[in-house]
Amino acid sequence: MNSEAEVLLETVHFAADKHRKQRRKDPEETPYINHPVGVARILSHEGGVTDIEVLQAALLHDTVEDTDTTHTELEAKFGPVVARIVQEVTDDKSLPKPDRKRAQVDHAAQCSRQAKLVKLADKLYNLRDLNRCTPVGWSSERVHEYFVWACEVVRKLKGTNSVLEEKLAELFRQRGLDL
Ligand SMILES: Nc1nc2c(ncn2[C@@H]2O[C@H](COP(=O)(O)OP(=O)(O)O)[C@@H](OP(=O)(O)OP(=O)(O)O)[C@H]2O)c(=O)[nH]1
Ligand SMILES: [Mn+2]
Repeated sequence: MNSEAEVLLETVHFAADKHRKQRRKDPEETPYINHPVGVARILSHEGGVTDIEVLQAALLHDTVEDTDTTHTELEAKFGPVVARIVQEVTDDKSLPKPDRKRAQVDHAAQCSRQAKLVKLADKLYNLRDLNRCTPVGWSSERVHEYFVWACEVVRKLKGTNSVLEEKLAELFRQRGLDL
């Protein structure tokens, strides 16, 4: 029997290894792993989420989209539930970007509650990150468009976690957007 601490540490270790060569788009080139760790932390510390499979999926949520990790690999190592949540939040990178962004809006409402939690925390982290600093090469219009698009996605996730939704609503309000 593995303790929850062992499970979470194995998961964060796996994610850190998979993302080891990646950096965020901020001018300081923050290690990418700060993002999935921060998303999991938002869920536990702010959202009150204790479901370990949701916290694991948060740590792993960008591994299939952005690294060589496969669904089968996650299933074998972390089980079918964690692998399924990650799959639900994984964009199809073969689609042209506008289609990929539209697909998130179109599919958000059909996600499981567990996947919706990860999506809420992912957006909350990324919007806070945009308020902290502008990614290299992004104009203020592009930043605003990300807020507009994220608001459309989060509208489809409403009724999942009131604390996270209220924090998101406040960030949108500051940009003149209504959730
Ligand atoms: N705000 C911010 N985002 C950064 C930074 N570095 C990397 N990102 C990532 O960039 C993605 C948003 O940028 P976009 O241009 O809209 O999307 P793209 O990378 O998929 O083309 C997010 O992906 P994601 O987590 O998969 O979420 P999603 O936006 O696709 O839902 C976010 O995690 C950074 O410094 N600041
Ligand atoms: Mn993410």
